[in-house]
Amino acid sequence: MAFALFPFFRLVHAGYVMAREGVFGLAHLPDLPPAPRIAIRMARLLERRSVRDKAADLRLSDALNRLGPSYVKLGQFLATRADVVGKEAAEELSALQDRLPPFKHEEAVAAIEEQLERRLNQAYVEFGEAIAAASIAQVHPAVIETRDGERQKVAVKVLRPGVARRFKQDLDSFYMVARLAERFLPAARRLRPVAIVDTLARSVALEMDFRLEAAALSEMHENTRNDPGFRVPQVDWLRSSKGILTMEWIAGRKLSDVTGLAQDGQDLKSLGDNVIQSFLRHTLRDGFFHADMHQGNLFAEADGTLVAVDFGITGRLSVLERRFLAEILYGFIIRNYRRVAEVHFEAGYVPADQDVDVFAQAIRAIGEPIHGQDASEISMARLLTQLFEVTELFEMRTQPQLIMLQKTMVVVEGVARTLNPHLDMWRTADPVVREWIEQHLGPAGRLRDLGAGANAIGRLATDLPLFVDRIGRMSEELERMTHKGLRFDPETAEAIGKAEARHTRSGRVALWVIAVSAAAVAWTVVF
Ligand SMILES: Nc1ncnc2c1ncn2[C@@H]1O[C@H](COP(=O)(O)OP(=O)(O)OP(=O)(O)O)[C@@H](O)[C@H]1O
Repeated sequence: MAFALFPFFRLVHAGYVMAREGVFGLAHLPDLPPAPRIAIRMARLLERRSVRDKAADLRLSDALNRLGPSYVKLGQFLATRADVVGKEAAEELSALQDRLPPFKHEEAVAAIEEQLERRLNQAYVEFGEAIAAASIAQVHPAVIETRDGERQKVAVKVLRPGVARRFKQDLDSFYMVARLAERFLPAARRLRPVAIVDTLARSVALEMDFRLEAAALSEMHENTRNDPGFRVPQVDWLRSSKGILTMEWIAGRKLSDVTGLAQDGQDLKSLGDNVIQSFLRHTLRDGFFHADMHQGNLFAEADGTLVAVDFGITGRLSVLERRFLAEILYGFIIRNYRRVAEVHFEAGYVPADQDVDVFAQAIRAIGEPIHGQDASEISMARLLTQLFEVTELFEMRTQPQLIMLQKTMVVVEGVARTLNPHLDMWRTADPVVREWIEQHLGPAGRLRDLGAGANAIGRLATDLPLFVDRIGRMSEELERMTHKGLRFDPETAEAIGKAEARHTRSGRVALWVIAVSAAAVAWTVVF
């Protein structure tokens, strides 16, 4: 019995800590029914005096850090779910600083010896104090001796001892709240709280297994081995396990230190371009991207090479998802808001009983203001954010990978703009767009793309000969349109619109191909 009540006691404790840190003071009381309103007023009596002057995000962040790793992860996870916690809370949670005190050096050594099954000095010739500590792990500098007898500096990421057990216990409490909410709060049922906790449980389980992070590093290394100016640290598989990750030490400067970068003589503008272009290549070309690309996880080496660390969270986009996004952005460019609305229905993301015209009207409200702006002022991250806010109103089923992309886009664009406040997304994206066009529409890419297209659009399979016939012309069309860089302006809209109309007459497949291809171009330009 006492055991069964354990999650309940943990929740009471969590409520107490939140009350002390002033989290309940952030609730907007007039929106709440009487019972919770009274409960919150009572909880606020426990508030520490010193928290009254604290900013909202700091109160939340301090409370979650005090409650430990599981709550920090829950906070970070809910930051990506504005549909659940509301836009403001999601923004506050996005600013959550993951700062936990480091655990003891001896504990790190014990974990390494147990997991690598050898003495510390057999694995590393030197092993230093932790240089960074976060909710799940901390990182130590160390030195290894390679097979050739050379000394090489490495970074050793050690999982926080007991974090898996602690997380499991806290999950029991989260499940308890989710089940109660699903049972007694009809409004919460639609958000499927139990499924949310399931997703959190899965994603943290993956993040706590460093073999997966090592595999992500290795996959990214393979994908980017020929890319200019971008790399990831090499994994030392012999000194890695589920809770230990040993990798090459990165000696560069973090992108968070903009003053330092300028003093180093770095070209901040080209560094900003590099951030955007690298992210676009990973997303568009590989469909595999770093989903936690904040400035603390990016380093610039002396020659301007960008190095990304911390691959605990990554995102994947299928060919179809990439094309879905492409079509949407294409629709925005040519101001065909009805088409933007339709693709949501065609993809099955929005329930069929929603009204496509009203949906198109809501999308127009996002698109029209953009057409009046200068290209350098348009934030694609913001466009996507607004779009997803609208789609929520039309009960679009949550697409976790797309939301992850949009959230990462916000961060990536923010990092690039910190380095170069005058960043022009369009110009920056242009070379990556070209590369993508060549790969998908050039001679080498045609056959492969045809295969992917055939799988993806089975409904059009019978029209494939037509598809083959048209694709060459489309390639030229796109090349012409993007020759001077695709622009988000009336001229471009008109040019693509005309091309679309011409090909509509020539058949549906041609239209589809132009739409998707141009949209893909547009999408890449934008990102
Ligand atoms: N290969 C490396 N070389 C040098 N420093 C590194 C390396 N890997 C990680 N670090 C340092 O350790 C810090 C924490 O690493 P990492 O981000 O992987 O851990 P984390 O526990 O996932 O932290 P968080 O999620 O808060 O970013 C990094 O911000 C960086 O300062």
